[in-house]
Amino acid sequence: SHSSSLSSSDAETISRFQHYLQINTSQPTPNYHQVADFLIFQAKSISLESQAIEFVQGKPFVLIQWLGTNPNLPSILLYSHTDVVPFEPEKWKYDPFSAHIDQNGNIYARGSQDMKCVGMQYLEAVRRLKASLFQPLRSIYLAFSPDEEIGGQDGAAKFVESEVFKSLNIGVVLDEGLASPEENYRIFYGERISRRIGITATGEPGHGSRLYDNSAAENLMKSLETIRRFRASQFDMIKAGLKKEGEVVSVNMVYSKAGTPSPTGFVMNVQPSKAEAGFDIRVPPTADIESLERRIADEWAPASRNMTFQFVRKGPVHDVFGNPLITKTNSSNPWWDLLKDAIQMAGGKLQQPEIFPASSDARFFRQLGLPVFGFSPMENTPILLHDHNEFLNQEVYLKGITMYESIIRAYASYVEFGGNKESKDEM
Ligand SMILES: CSCC[C@H](NC=O)C(=O)O
Ligand SMILES: [Zn+2]
Ligand SMILES: [Zn+2]
Repeated sequence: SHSSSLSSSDAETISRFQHYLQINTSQPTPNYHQVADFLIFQAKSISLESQAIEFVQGKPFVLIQWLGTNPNLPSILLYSHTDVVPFEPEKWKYDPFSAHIDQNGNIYARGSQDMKCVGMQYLEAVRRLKASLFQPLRSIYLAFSPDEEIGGQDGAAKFVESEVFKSLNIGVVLDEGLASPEENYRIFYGERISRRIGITATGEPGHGSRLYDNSAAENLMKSLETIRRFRASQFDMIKAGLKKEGEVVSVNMVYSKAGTPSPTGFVMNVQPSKAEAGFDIRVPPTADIESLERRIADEWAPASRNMTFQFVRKGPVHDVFGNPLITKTNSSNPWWDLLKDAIQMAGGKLQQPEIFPASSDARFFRQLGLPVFGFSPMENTPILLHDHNEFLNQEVYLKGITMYESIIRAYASYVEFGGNKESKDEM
């Protein structure tokens, strides 16, 4: 199934996706202005108002609006980010910004899965709903945000603090998920909390031949052993099928630093007086993060071993109401029932809802207590985000648009708020 087998309207849809993919928005120098122009052009082509807001100069945030017939009801936010991660050109079969389509209909591009697909699918779904003369009751907003891949401080974080955001009166948010290698889509109701630490050991320097206690490197190595054992205990639960990726604590060493540089590399016969290592730690949103912090202080970097540790930018673990950062996936949350039913009605099948193993901008909305679902409709697709040769099949992409048509229709038509089942069933 390659492009020649597509209807002319599907071929145009794929070609618009290719145009979006062809804009190089890779960090650290994304071409944000070109992307903003492209999105505003797309909005105009379906007669929607849009604006590019520079909360931070040079980093436009594009907001597209489809007003509902009752704009007083809480609105729907269809959220995506426009930046993509860097790439290693020599590792790719095709130029990562060519959006080349191979004979299987696979579209190769950085961002094809993460997450230009979703942003463009929202737009295509809205395009079709408008063409069918559908009238939303609730207002729908499409947000295209910068800088998700580098932490969202100049993107989502600025947006949620803005007056514009307050004026939108958002009731529910859709954000990204992950591809599913199986037939059923994956869906995410929360994400792990990111904790990054650096641990440092200090000790007396000495001759490289001497065995003595409390050298910096020896003390750091004890920590590495302990951390490695903890890591294995978490990973074993996944390997045994007892837990999913998002349900355990991950800890991975991301740098190590010690030694005295010399013209030929490092001085080899002096034991260093300082040794450091950095870790990327991810904690499930319902885990006891304080007990992990105690473990770090007592076992990973104990003062008794001349060790210190520091966290890098610690985000909150609860929302503004003091609740864990998770979205309810039971019938107490009408947005969950609507989403589940809308996907099913469009012929999609869902796996059990999961915790997203990494971070996305969803956390900024969950911190406000808003319900957020992470969903990227990619079934029978290998998980290639941040990987070489990222691709998405064109048929999978097109099917995803029909999912969003169904979801937007259901969300934008939802009358009741607060789970009056009877009135919902009458609709
Ligand atoms: C904690 S902010 C960094 C966000 C980043 N998101 C995508 O990969 C991540 O490392 O998960
Ligand atoms: Zn992403
Ligand atoms: Zn990413």
